[in-house]
Amino acid sequence: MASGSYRNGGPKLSAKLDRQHSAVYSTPKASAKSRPPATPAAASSLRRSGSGNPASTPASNKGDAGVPGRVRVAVRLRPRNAEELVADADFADCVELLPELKRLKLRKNNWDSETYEFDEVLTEFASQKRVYEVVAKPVVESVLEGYNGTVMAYGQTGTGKTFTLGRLGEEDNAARGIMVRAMEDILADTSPDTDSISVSYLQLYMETIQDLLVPGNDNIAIVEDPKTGDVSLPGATIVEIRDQRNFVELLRRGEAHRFAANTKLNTESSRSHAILMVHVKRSIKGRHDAEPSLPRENGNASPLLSSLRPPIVRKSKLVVVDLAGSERIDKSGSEGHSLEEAKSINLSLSALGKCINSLAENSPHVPFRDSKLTRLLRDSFGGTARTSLVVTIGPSPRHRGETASTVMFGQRAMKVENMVKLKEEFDYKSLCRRLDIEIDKLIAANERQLKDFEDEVERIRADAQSRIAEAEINYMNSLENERSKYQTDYLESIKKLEEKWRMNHQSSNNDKTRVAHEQCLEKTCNIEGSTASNSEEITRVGQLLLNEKLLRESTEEVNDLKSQVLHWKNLEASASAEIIKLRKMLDNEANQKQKLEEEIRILKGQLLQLSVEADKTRRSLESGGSGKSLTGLDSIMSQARHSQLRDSGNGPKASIAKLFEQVGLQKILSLLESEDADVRIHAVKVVANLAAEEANQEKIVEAGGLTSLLMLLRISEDETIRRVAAGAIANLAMNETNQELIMAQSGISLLSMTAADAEDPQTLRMVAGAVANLCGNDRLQTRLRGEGGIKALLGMVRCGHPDVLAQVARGIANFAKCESRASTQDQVRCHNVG
Ligand SMILES: Nc1ncnc2c1ncn2[C@@H]1O[C@H](COP(=O)(O)OP(=O)(O)OP(=O)(O)O)[C@@H](O)[C@H]1O
Repeated sequence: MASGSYRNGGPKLSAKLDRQHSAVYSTPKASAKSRPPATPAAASSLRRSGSGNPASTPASNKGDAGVPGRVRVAVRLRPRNAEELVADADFADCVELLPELKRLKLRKNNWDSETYEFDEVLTEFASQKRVYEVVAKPVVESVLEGYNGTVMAYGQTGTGKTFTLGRLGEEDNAARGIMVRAMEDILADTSPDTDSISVSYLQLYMETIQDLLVPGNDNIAIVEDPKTGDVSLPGATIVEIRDQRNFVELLRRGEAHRFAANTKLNTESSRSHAILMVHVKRSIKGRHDAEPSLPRENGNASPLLSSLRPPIVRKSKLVVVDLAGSERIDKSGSEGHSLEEAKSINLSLSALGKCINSLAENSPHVPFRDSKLTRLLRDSFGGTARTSLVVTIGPSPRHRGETASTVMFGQRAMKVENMVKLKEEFDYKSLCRRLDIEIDKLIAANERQLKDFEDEVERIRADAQSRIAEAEINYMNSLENERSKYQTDYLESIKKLEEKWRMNHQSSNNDKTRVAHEQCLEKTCNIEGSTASNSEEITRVGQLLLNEKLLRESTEEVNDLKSQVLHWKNLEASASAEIIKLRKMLDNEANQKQKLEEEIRILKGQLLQLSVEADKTRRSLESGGSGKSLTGLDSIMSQARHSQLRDSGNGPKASIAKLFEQVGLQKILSLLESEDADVRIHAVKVVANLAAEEANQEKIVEAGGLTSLLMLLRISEDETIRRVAAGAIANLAMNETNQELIMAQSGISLLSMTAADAEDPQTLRMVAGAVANLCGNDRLQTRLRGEGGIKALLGMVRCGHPDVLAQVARGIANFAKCESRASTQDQVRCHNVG
């Protein structure tokens, strides 16, 4: 290649790199595009709840593909060492650096060189501070935001990898390497109250992983999660870091256990790859507080439901890898055990090189499994981490070949694209703690309520008893008063009658004497014989009169008494009615008490169940599994999340069907309008899952699900929601009746609008799938053309993603079929008419 030519394509490449650079170090942000609101109220509520970062919700992240982030590569030149100053005194360096152009010229000879472009070019004068800021700081910042990150040094032995990464700088603060500076930044940005920082420090020596913190632990296994591909080392010691001093002490301890040797090329050559893993766990504060509402049951926010929402934690990992140096065995003069070491180092580095090559060339197979080093670095190259690589080179023309090979390694690594992803998860442990407290509180509140209720029942019972006793006493007193009054009246009446009788008797006697006297005077002799019989007659008549009168008075008194008795009977009846009423009240109270006791019993059962489930979840989490179902509405969310996570099989379908049965379609659809962005996302995912089953489609449309999904396309600002809604619409659009309904509800313009705003190819795939289904309906052809459906479908070709192109092709094929059918029919019609 001619002098001055660029291997990577010169200025054109530079522009590309700039774009990639910004992509690598920009945090994914929610799209802030505004859409025309359907109704002012709905729009305002959605905007409010959608103001958080939707890309950072745990479920959405698990479902999302991540953000592209190219591996960033810097080259660092070591100054000449004492030996080189002497041996190479008459020769120029094999490289020339052009830091302002970010280029490196590799001299072939005095008249020919090749130029390479890197993300950063660090000269022999670059300070450790600058190297940290350029190479590692962006990765550290990204780790603090929740992304995994890797900083790695690669280069020929003795070129300054350990110098760059591992210097402790105790004697000279300015000499601190990347490991020390990274931890300083991490500790400064985190709080021990809410966050936790812990480290593992390991070395990979001759294909064996050894713990540098506990050297006896020398055969640590690599465990790969078959689902997520996450790599972990469960056997490694993890030490919580509280302060910088404590960390530096750990590094020193680890460094002392690292295999090193005095080789021809480096007096302190590292013979193992050192791997420092910094685990950062941060609580996402205020996320739930900021959310406007929680699921409501019967219009009331349940405190239990709100306490069931687990807090969110971001877990990220910074991996700093100080590779052992590659060496040419003929130059290093290794032999015996050193030779074996060197071979093992070269073997693992060559495995790493093969993986980088495969990734750079987009090969379908990347041989990660060829060595432990590549298995460990799987997430760093082609995975989800932000990766920054510093390639270290020496200036000596004697090592030009090794320098060229290092430079080429860096160049290829620059072509590797990672998909950086946020790792958020629910903190079930702290949820369990919170639930325990909540359960205790509820139990105490229930006990208090029960006691208050029992006291109230007791008070009502005592009150009723005293009122009954009072009524009985009043009744008895009244009865007694009436009885004595009646007796007095009766005695007085008898007295009066006796008096009358005496008076009558007396006047009768007087009359009798007077008559006898007159008769004596008028008829002296004859009258004497009849006197006795007259007197008897008068007495008898008087007696009869008296009896009659007594009888009449007695009858009156009896009637009087009867009416009094009736009055008292009435009184007694109303007192009995009062008593019955009070008894009823008592019975009601007792029933209510029984019901409340029953409710409390059920509540206690539920609480117990929750506590058991929470324990189960915690245990399954601790053992590496995923949490199982919770109760109520969170169960929908939880199950929806699980269904996102599971690969295939009947599990998700069964759980969604169960959900459908338990919760009811209306309830699920109503959640599409929830103010809570999380709930909306999970609800639309559940609806999409249901819509995938043909058996559910009619029910969903009948219940207004299609209208709700179209509404989400219209008003939602969250692309995940729009993507899932478009997917659900695509499923519903498989049926002819639904296709016409979609068209009738302006579905085609909403789908076109969604396609125009989409950034994620998967969204375009869903929209294209829906439009493709509509294209298969003969009756919709004219409208599809007229309302811009075909234009939108063709517009999606710009994305270039094969999945999208496949859907577009299907749609066009459907459309063409319909068109050709229509034209055949036209011809037949013309023919018939002709
Ligand atoms: N940028 C630099 N400025 C000054 N001295 C440096 C620089 N880089 C490396 N050195 C010195 O070069 C020597 C070799 O460095 P170092 O041990 O870091 O190399 P290495 O790449 O880690 O080697 P190996 O792969 O054999 O472990 C050390 O004495 C170190 O102090």
